[in-house]
Amino acid sequence: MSTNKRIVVSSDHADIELRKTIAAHVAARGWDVIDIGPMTSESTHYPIHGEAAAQKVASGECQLGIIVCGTGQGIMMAANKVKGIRCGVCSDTFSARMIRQHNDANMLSLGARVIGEGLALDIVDAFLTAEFEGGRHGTRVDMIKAIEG
Ligand SMILES: O=C[C@H](O)[C@H](O)[C@H](O)COP(=O)(O)O
Repeated sequence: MSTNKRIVVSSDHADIELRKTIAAHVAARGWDVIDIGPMTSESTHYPIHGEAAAQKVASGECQLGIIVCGTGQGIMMAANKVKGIRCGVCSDTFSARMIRQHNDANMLSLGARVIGEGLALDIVDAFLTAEFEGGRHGTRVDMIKAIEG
């Protein structure tokens, strides 16, 4: 299905099956999913995949991104180095909702060695359905953008 809701998913080798499950889950919710791999579990380097996903969001090709590594931390750090990216690691649904509502996060990072598949999919749903509230939160997000220059 082609929609105007496009999302990129990527991971390192820590759990490509979780990434594929997330991709199918998100597609079933009406998103046009771009899965940029990797397609094998051969050991790789998370900065490559975090940056690649982030570039698709920063360029506007995708509205949102979901990335996965062992802890979610390293790939998140790489993604956040790309200008315009606001990515948070979440292991609970409250945080996933809040990074959209308050921080206007455009990427979600998950730790495949931290949480199970069921919780990961709930976190994805919380992230996808929450909306940025603006107002005072907009002021603060603008302050983040100003740090980037
Ligand atoms: O933040 C980094 C991620 O958790 C990586 O997935 C992890 O460091 C990979 O470790 P290994 O090479 O031992 O699978």
